[in-house]
Amino acid sequence: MALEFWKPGTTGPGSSLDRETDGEGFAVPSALSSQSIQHQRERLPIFKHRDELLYAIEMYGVIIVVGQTGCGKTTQLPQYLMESGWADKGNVIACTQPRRVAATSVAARVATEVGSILGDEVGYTIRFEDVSDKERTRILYMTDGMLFRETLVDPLLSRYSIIMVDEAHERSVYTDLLLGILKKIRRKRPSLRLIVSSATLDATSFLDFFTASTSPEEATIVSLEGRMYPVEVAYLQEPTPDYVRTAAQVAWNINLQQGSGGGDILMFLTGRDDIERCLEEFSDLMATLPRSATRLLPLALHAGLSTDEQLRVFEPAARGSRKVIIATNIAEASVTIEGIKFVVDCGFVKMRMFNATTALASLATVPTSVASATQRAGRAGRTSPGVCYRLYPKSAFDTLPLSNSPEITRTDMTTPILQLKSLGIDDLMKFEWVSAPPAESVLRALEGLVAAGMIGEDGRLTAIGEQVAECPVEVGIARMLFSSKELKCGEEILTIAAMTAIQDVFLIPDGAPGALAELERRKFTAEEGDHLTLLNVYNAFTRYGRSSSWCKAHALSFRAMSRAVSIRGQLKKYMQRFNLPTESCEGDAKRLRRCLVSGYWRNGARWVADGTYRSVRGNRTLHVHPTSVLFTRKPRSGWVVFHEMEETKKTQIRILTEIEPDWLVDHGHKFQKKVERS
Ligand SMILES: Nc1ncnc2c1ncn2[C@@H]1O[C@H](COP(=O)(O)OP(=O)(O)OP(=O)(O)O)[C@@H](O)[C@H]1O
Repeated sequence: MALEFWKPGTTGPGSSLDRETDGEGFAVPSALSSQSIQHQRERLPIFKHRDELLYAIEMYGVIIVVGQTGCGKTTQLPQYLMESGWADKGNVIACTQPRRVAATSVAARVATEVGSILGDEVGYTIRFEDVSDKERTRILYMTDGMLFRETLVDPLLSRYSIIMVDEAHERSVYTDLLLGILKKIRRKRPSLRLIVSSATLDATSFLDFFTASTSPEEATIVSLEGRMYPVEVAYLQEPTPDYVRTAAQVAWNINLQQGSGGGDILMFLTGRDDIERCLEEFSDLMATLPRSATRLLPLALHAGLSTDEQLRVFEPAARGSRKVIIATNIAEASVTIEGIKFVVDCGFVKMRMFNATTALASLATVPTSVASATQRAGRAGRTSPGVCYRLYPKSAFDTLPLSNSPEITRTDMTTPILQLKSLGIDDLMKFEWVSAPPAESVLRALEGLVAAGMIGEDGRLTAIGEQVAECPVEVGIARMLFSSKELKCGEEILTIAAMTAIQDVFLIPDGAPGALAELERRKFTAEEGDHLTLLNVYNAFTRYGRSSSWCKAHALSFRAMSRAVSIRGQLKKYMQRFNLPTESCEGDAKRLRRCLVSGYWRNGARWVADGTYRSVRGNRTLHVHPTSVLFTRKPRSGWVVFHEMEETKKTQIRILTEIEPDWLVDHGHKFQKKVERS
């Protein structure tokens, strides 16, 4: 188990640790938590830039703020702005984040600093969850997607005086779209101020974007000096063939070496599969933990968890135990988890990819970028000095790209383009993209939207397209909701839409890995596939009084099920607003499955004799995910539609339902004809 790390700047691999960041650290006494909040705030590196920042905001329309991770951008800037009057007279200060967990956790921290109840003066809004007050909230943290969606209702975003687009280096598709829209809004409403911020940002390219075709006085860069605490970086001497096992070993060794003192561990892996495997590694190791050693408390953190579950990782570990948080990159930026001293970074990330030729979206595991690695390391060193263990050699770090490619260049543009059209941006060529999406993916999106009847042959949105753009779900799912009117299955489709929006419905109970969950799953199994199985789960949950003990007995997550109930309630309001009936199909599974095809028309696949499938588009080899009820069984018709696809070592499809091939052909024909005519 002896893993060899070395630190750059030392005489060579294997030498003792150096302190590459020594000296540049910001000296803060270790008893930070006992100091008053005001005192803590004044000790943050950003504090000495307060006046400079406020001056720049008065003078310029757009300021680009770059400062080390943890220096105080996300938590402090909105407070400085509020203190200097930018939230007076009913104005709101918005701060966007690419990820839910950042928006919710930072809002909670800032509410504490301001002395407000969360949801009062300081609040947050994420999809399907609004913890803010229309009248009282002055600082609003939100996901970038939520603010973009708000432009559909209020195109000038008139309630905001300042919008801070944080973690802009991540270049999420909605960050990019927002920047384009905000530039446009500023032409019509110059009083709106913008802040674009990050620790790892190519500031000049953003400056160029905001000053192009405006004036040089439009934007400026403010660089913040100083970092919170030093973070040492260590690399593996040799690459590891299995980063999950190595990550578990590194955390295990840290725990043994550190004894009862010295901080928690945050580990970055790529996704749920890795996280589950790592949890298994820990449960194997636990048997060997010496009696005198500190207990290890492994906690998962990924996007499939509910907000409450995500926020659990922020609770302090009990005395005599050490948290090891096993996270995906959702914990990579903006997040402060108090007590984290060690970061273990596997060096990979799961990235959404879109193949415009086949119009198939998937997730692929790829090496991270320098920006990501820096952000990950920056999760230590926030409340004390820290160490980051990178599970790859320094030579591999030197070959990493500086930043991730913008999501807009590798994502399915169907939903974003529908939303842009709904904003009246009909000429996509004229839109000021920070990075333009590839022509091919724009074309595919337009074709898809025409085929789905959301864009007319004149290139404009149809009445349905207008309504779908407002629905907080993907175009395909929204289309199912609309098709359910004709197919008379609104009640069931609504449930399926809610159940596919959550993950982790089936739990793997402690001590019964997999087997019990599998048996329980079988009780709900519908032979038509996973969508109807999820429907059975939901219906049983409501029939048995939505109780947590019932969920426990059936290896289901009560939190996930409760979230599905809440999401269903919100989607139902959209259905009512659009006059869509929510009548039941009365057990007619055929109608229901036809309705599923209307949404998944691009995700068809055919069974082949070796047990795999071939995608209808692109003829790719697809493997069924082991959690599917169709994992061990050939569909009678030989055809399925699927909800999503993931690229690991092989391409896996999740949430499948058996269909008749001619239902797909129906859509195919419609698709062909429309494209020919358009
Ligand atoms: N929940 C918290 N508990 C304790 N300290 C916190 C908490 N949140 C923030 N802090 C302190 O405030 C500092 C500033 O955090 P903030 O998120 O504002 O930094 P940032 O500059 O936005 O960092 P990043 O670029 O990593 O997002 C942290 O380094 C930490 O010392």
